Amino acid sequence: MTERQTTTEAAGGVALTGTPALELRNVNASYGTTSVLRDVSLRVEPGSVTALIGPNGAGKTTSLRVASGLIRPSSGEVLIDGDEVTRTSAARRSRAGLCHVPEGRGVYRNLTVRENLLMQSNAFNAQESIEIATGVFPRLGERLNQKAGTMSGGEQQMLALSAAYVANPRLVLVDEPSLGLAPIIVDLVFDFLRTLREKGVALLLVDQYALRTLSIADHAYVLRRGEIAYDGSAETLLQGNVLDQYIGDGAA
Ligand SMILES: Nc1ncnc2c1ncn2[C@@H]1O[C@H](COP(=O)(O)OP(=O)(O)OP(=O)(O)O)[C@@H](O)[C@H]1O
Repeated sequence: MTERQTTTEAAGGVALTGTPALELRNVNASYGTTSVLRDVSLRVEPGSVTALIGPNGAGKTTSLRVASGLIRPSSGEVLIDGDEVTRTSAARRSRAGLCHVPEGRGVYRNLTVRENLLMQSNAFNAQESIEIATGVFPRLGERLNQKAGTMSGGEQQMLALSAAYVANPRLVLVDEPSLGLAPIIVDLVFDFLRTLREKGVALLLVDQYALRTLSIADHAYVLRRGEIAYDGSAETLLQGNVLDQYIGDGAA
């Protein structure tokens, strides 16, 4: 399958008919004069998991940054729940229910676990937030007074991911949550992502483990050199050697 597939219904059962939780329409983005995204269009349906996979440097992180408002596209549109937000700030998109968990642990290293959780909850329902986060990740409960920067990589990732629970978002963008983690912690991270999905959160997931990412996804996009090379069901991409045709040895 070498041509771009334009399936409009995911075999995972998510029909692409309603208002998407997130939509990028014909987005172009660059860093300086280097063009990174070319005519990228993608949708994340409410309550579904969408995988965004592709080789290193394809533009996955940049797509998430455009979606959350950290980067302005040079052209194209970003919509959240059908509202055009292309020119609104990241803070405003966060108030609209978007949570971006960036690559490389989005925690305040010099603050304690408790203080990080308070920041994630915007200080509303502070005690409740701590209870929720430590319920999902009991290990955080044992380390509430520890500085985040002194925790292990896995613990920091749990803390970063807890924002996706504590802030009670409707749409979560997660960038490489399993990067550099031991296999047992990766299991925990994927369990957590499944829990989020069961909660009805719409999830856009970028991760190095393509097979694992696709196995929890309904819909999938493959980005290659800044362009969408595949747009279709995650299940189809998992069949036979279809994934190999898109990302070759990058599948893991
Ligand atoms: N701040 C920046 N300034 C200049 N170029 C950048 C910047 N950030 C990313 N790039 C370039 O943009 C391209 C896309 O990067 P991006 O991080 O979006 O890719 P990616 O698909 O997430 O890659 P990876 O899987 O390696 O994390 C790469 O060629 C990268 O070198």
